[in-house]
Amino acid sequence: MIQLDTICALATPQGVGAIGVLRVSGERTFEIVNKIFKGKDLTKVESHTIHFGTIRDYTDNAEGKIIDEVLLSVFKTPRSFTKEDVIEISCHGSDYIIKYILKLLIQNGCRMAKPGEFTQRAFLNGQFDLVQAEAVADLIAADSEAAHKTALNQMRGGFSTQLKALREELVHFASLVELELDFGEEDVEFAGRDDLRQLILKIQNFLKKLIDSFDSGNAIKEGIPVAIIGPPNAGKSTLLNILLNEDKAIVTDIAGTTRDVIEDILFIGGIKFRIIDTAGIRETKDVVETIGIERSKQAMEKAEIIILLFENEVDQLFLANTFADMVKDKEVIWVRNKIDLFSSPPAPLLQGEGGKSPTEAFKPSPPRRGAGGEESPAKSAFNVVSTNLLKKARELRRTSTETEEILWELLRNRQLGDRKFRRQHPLEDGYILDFYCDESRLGIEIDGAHHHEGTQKKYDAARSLEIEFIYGIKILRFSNREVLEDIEKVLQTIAEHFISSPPTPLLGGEGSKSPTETFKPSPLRRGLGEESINISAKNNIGIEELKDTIVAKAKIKKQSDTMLTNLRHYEHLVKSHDALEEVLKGLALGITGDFLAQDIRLSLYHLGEITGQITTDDLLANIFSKFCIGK
Ligand SMILES: Nc1nc2c(ncn2[C@@H]2O[C@H](COP(=O)(O)OP(=O)(O)OP(=O)(O)O)[C@@H](O)[C@H]2O)c(=O)[nH]1
Ligand SMILES: [Mg+2]
Repeated sequence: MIQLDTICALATPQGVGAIGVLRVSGERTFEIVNKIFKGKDLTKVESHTIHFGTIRDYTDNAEGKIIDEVLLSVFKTPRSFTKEDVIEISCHGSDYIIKYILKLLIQNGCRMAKPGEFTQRAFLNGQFDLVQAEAVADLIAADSEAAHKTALNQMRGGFSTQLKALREELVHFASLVELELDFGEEDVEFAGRDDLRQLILKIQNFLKKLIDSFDSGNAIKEGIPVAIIGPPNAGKSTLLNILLNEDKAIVTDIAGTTRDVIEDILFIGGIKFRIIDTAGIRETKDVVETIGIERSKQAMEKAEIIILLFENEVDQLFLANTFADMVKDKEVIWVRNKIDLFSSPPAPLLQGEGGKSPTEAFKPSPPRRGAGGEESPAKSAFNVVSTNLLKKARELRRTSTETEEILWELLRNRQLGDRKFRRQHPLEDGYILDFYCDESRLGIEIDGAHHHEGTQKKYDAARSLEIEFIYGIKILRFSNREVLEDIEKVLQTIAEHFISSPPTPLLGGEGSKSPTETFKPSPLRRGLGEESINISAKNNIGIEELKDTIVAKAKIKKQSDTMLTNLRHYEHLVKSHDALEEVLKGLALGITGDFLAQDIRLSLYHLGEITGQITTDDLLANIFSKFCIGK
């Protein structure tokens, strides 16, 4: 063991408290503390015992001036944290007493410890490796259950035990390769190349898992970023405020209020989150707002969980369209805000049915993911619909418009491309399609004059997208005028959308393709993967459910206990992995041992730096200076 001078420090926080604990560690611990302690002779007591007595100042008083009554905990080398002789003095937590005792310790031969010096000694004396030592700091800093769990796991050996074992194996190979070099010309091979390749692949596999865990590991330490994204005025800032339970962000009814990213820490279910409010996303010429929107997108990229907040289907589809690609590898929560405004469902988008509660009505995006995360088939166009809707469809058939009649006459009885069309076909979610061909998953809508006006047009487009998303049905829209003036062109356009041979049945029977094969999902479908949560941020409705969902999403992300949280480790792991990649390339090219050895050594160096098997004084000083004094 390396013997160093004896150090002392306050181990408990500065300031007044019931008790304060001073720690003394080093070769002269017992001798020094004996000089200021009246009680048992400390050189004669057993390790791991506690002793009552008084601390006295003998400077100008042979009897000793009593400073405090204390308890001493005794740990003899090597059975202590630092592996040196250690005494912990528990005194009364007064600033005056603590400073006095420290002064006495120093007068009698101790030195004040530097930050992290106790832990550094523990490391230098082989109590644990560098990863474990660093985890001590993380453990002290851990402010959530998840961070605590990760730090504790690392402190107790975590990945470093396994890393060291793999490194040993590699050291063994490295020495065999180096041995070959000694034999120079003789062309001997001590290190089996196949075995070496296997070992490298095994190590790389292990390193890769750790490297990949860094983002999540770091997120646990710093807080998992959750970005609230949505159009202006969706209520993003209101949601942030209610989640944080404080008025952090400005809320107004002016669209474009939030211009910059605002964030704060929130603990839910023992997990630390960083909730991020962003500027509403829309087309704008305002320079400041544009910058804000750019930042929203950046926040979104960095976030692990994304809350897509919307007020109505049009906004929801806008979000799905705009962000489908950006949210691919994120956990997405769809949230509909302002449900307090709706006592009945918002009418225009859903043709037909009325009377549903907001929650029932707002299920535009049913779950569509299979167990493996893959997309399941689009919804059947023949699911049972309510009697109300059937009645409505029948009614529409009876009262069909002139243009509908014209088209129907040309589509019925498989006249066009031998495809079977139905008219006024009801879908489960309340839509009624003017015409529908199941073989080609094609819907046709004839729009009256008012459909060309702004808002209605927007609704129509949204509705088409939604049907496409839910049912995989392509919607073609024609105006009354198109039908009346150029029916040939209308028929031609329809025919162009027939899916070519073989025609595709959806409900068993005629063909063999599944709906997913014929329906190429638009990126939109991927975004709209799950059911939305209904809330009112302003009235605190549905917020608990949202919180539960955030926690559940966080748990999907964090599965492993062994997670990398330290940037220093991350960098060395990446470099080590890269060096091994070079070895693999070298092996493939059959290069000579001396070149292989060089890359193996480089990889070993980086692995050694992580666990502390290879260290420099600078590195240690840097790591331990981040600790608090007394640790
Ligand atoms: N009725 C109702 N109004 C709400 C609700 N949540 C927010 N609002 C109102 O919607 C308006 C916009 O809210 P904000 O929180 O500023 O919206 P934002 O999404 O942050 O808007 P920008 O920052 O402009 O992008 C405000 O007038 C809020 O009071 C809700 O649940 N119900
Ligand atoms: Mg805002």
